[in-house]
Amino acid sequence: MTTPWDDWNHILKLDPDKELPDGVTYGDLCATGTDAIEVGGTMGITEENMGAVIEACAEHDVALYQEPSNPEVVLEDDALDGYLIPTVFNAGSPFWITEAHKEWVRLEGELDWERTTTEAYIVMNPEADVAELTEANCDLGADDVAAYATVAEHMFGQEIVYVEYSGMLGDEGVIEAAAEATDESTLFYGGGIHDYDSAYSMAQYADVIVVGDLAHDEGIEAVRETVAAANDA
Ligand SMILES: CC(C)=CCC/C(C)=C/CC/C(C)=C/CC/C(C)=C/COP(=O)(O)OP(=O)(O)O
Ligand SMILES: O=P(O)(O)OC[C@@H](O)CO
Ligand SMILES: [Mg+2]
Repeated sequence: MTTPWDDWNHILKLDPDKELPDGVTYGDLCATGTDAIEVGGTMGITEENMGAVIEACAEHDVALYQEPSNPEVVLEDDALDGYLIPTVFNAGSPFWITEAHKEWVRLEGELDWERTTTEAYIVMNPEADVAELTEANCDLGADDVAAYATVAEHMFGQEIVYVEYSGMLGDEGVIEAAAEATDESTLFYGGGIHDYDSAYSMAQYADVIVVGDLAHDEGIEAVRETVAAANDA
């Protein structure tokens, strides 16, 4: 099976709850050479701020995905190429593994399955909002992460395994172990990528690197460097 993310090296994750640096537009960020824009964040997400970012990106020629943090903020929009729905494998509560999803299906009835894919998250930074919200057990070694990745791929048939260090750069040994454990699944890595070298260090193992806060804190040139590293690795 071929998927869009088979061909990706780099995702830019834009948080609708965060500002852009002075003088930077969503159009500029869409034109950095990133393979896809993912719109999402943990805190402060509303239908309104999600919709505004999607609308601002829609007119640009880049793949556009929504990553909702809960069912209430999912937007039906033809401009979206799809929906990437987290499921947090190491969450402390089943709500973030299957229950939010069950509620979404119960309330919506038929979903747009053609455009909907789950991401098997392994959340690794205990300080991140996503870790606090989902009460994730982040006390995991490389062997634990590799085993979760194997479970995601072989037992749960996940197309995407996402090692998430949001806000901090991850441990190379952990990402290497996750890469070795995944075969069919596409390995996403995100967290703390801030320049060419940090991007390269993770992209040498991950199939796709995800860059988030850098777009909000630094801007276009910094993001371009990470795109270059992702493509070089
Ligand atoms: C069933 C549906 C439609 C939704 C539920 C989806 C689930 C399980 C979400 C739980 C995990 C989550 C909140 C993911 C959001 C994406 C994410 C990890 C963003 C990064 O967040 P942080 O960087 O920690 O937060 P901020 O940057 O917003 O502080
Ligand atoms: O914001 P950063 O630390 O780049 O993290 C990217 C992404 O993995 C967050 O979900
Ligand atoms: Mg963040």
